[in-house]
Amino acid sequence: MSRAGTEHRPREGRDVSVRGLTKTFGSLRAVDDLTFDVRPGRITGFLGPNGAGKTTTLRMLLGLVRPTSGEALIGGERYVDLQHPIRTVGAGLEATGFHPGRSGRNHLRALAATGDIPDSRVDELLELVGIPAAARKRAGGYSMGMRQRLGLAGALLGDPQVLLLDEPSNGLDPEGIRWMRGFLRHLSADQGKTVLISSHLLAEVEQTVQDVVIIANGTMVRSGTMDELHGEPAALVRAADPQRLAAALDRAGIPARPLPEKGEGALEAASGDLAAIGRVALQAQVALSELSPRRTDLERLFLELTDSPQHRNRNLGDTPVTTEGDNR
Ligand SMILES: Nc1ncnc2c1ncn2[C@@H]1O[C@H](COP(=O)(O)OP(=O)(O)OP(=O)(O)O)[C@@H](O)[C@H]1O
Repeated sequence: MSRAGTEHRPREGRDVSVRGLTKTFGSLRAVDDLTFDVRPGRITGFLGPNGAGKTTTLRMLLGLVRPTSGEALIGGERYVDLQHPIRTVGAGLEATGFHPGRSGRNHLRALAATGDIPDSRVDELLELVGIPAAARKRAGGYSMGMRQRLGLAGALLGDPQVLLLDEPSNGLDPEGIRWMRGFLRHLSADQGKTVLISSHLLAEVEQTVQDVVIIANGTMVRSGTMDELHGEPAALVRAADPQRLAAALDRAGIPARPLPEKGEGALEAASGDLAAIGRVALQAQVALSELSPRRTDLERLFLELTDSPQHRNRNLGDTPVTTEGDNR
């Protein structure tokens, strides 16, 4: 994924590209001039609080909602123009769209039939997502975790290059979350798929995604890599003589500044190399009582980005939801 405004060139037809995408429902701008790319071989987190416009954006990418303006492209094409949609993009929009009386297996078989995909692929996928036995039972009795796995199997039926998944970890237990993370990593890193997952919690996807697109009230508030979000590495150092240590660190080419909010003797050193900081302290003969990596508090950053007065969700509950809603 690259920053807004960069020129888009389809790479092997696997990019997701959103350009100036806007959707209004009556007077509500649910999605407001969004621009971003999603890169193949990586997992991108599409993040924002409830009502930020994530689902509407995914629905526009999947041709389920018509944009008011702008473009939502998969491999350089609109969904409606794709020659083999099920083989190009797999979607997991919600884990509830199953006929409750139908077995998971039959649900997938029905989907497979629409894309000319053999039943053998269904069984292969049920195995892959870990529900081969449960798949013979009625989907109505599935746990949320099983529904998520079934939804993922459905998205993968046509072995598409692009996966768009709405809150795929929702309702999973810790073991399920670990499994999902590993599986999505495998699909992106080993198979080169382009994976976009939405979530309203950065913490939930922090360990899964490499890139992020963060939106609030339909507009982009930040995009980049997780490393960029974390910022430059730094260390928290607590010293008996912080002034002396700061001077020594400075001489060693590691700028340091006092961190009064962290209590007495606390410094922030602009390096993640704890061993180097320890050596400087030893040479300067300053006793340390704490030396630890200082990481950006992502949860706080996420809140700051999305909960500022201009981005605080003004949409929830104040606009009637239209039944068709899609202006198609
Ligand atoms: N069909 C519709 N008609 C009217 N308003 C709609 C419609 N669909 C979505 N909205 C509104 O658009 C805004 C964005 O909704 P959307 O579902 O895209 O957000 P979201 O980021 O996916 O939120 P969540 O995490 O709660 O699913 C919300 O205010 C929602 O009420």
